[in-house]
Amino acid sequence: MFHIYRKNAISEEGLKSLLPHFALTDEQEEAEGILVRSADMHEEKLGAATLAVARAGAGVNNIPLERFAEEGVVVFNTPGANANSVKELVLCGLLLAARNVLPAVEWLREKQGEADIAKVAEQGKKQFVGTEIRGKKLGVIGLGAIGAEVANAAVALGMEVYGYDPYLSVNGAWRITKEARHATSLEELCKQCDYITIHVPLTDKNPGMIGEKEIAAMKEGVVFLNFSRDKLVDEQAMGRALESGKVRLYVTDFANPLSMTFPQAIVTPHLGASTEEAEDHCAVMAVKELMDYLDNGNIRNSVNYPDCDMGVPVGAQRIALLHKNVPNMIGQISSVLAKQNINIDNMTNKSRGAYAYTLLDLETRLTAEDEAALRAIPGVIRFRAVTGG
Ligand SMILES: NC(=O)c1ccc[n+]([C@@H]2O[C@H](COP(=O)([O-])OP(=O)(O)OC[C@H]3O[C@@H](n4cnc5c(N)ncnc54)[C@H](O)[C@@H]3O)[C@@H](O)[C@H]2O)c1
Ligand SMILES: O=C(O)[C@H](O)COP(=O)(O)O
Repeated sequence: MFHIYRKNAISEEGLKSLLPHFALTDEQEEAEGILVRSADMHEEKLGAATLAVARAGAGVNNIPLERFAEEGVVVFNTPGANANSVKELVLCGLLLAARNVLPAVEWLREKQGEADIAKVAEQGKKQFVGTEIRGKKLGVIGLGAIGAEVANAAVALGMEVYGYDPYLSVNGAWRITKEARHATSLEELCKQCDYITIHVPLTDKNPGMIGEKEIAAMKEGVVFLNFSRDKLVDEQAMGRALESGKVRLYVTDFANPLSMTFPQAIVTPHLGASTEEAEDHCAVMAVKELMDYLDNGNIRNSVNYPDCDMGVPVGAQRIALLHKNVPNMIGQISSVLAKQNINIDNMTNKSRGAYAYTLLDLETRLTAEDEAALRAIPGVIRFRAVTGG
């Protein structure tokens, strides 16, 4: 039996897919698997039982990836599972910005009860004349799951799209319509576009990546949309640009004491992924990732360990070692097994940055002494008998 603890509310659809030998628990200490959305885990001290954390969503800036890797805790996210939901809200933000919808609704609400309201409305509508988005230039910073969908949808709506993503993979590039143009620098994108939207992960290296310099390069009266994370934008600089009119409107999904003071902002309460569909997709994917890791040792969509899939276990025992990515780990593991004359049926070794993972199906089961010998190899972070323990 495995125990799963939820740090945030997780969609029932996902929880329904837990197999009978997975039980939800209210005691985090006893949980081998943790499901989380945006809860901040940076100060979290995990219990000894915890083997994995699955983020039902994309952004993992709320999780200390490196520390958890060091503690032998594999962290997963659910790439793409909420991308459509965010794309739709970005389109909504674009249209709200172009057509003065919110001030017009507010203006009308204040006139509630006036007998000649229909006439007042007709006479007053001229103050809310907007522009079409068709034919306007949209800059998309970050062309991953969300950015690609936004770019494609904007092209379909007749916008001229410029995309900037220096780390885009070949597979990623295939997802983007040929009609989107390639911006070779952030500056070029900023100079060209009437609307700019950012879709990159927040890391410890990029807070304030949209700052004074980038804003200075933008067109007068640009609209900036931020459905990624507030810290990607230097919001002090954004506030000054809004005051001067350099930026006409800041559409952000992140309320904070500063963004709430901007009169020229549309602020939503982190609603990008808050659709029934996205919550279901993320939860189902996160639950499947956790179950496959706990049951089979397979790693899919990890953000701090390499992916590794050996299907269902074969042989007498499957064992897993999370370890440092240093020379001679495989040699040392094989030599412990060779000494006991244990044959390896199947084996995978993968690395990612400073960490690596070795998964083995063995023809015979390990003794307690063999396990101790594997655990004692310098650089081994965690040994686990996935089956046959
Ligand atoms: N508002 C919401 O509710 C909501 C929902 C989902 C995701 N998000 C945020 O959106 C982010 C992106 O999500 P995603 O699913 O598209 O992630 P993703 O990993 O699929 O895509 C991110 C893309 O950004 C690119 N990138 C990284 N650094 C860059 C830089 N300096 N300049 C340009 N491109 C860069 C990467 O190459 C990648 O293609 C998440 O990390 C999260 O912070 C917010
Ligand atoms: O990174 C994400 O997936 C989003 O910001 C969604 O966050 P949420 O799960 O708290 O809605």
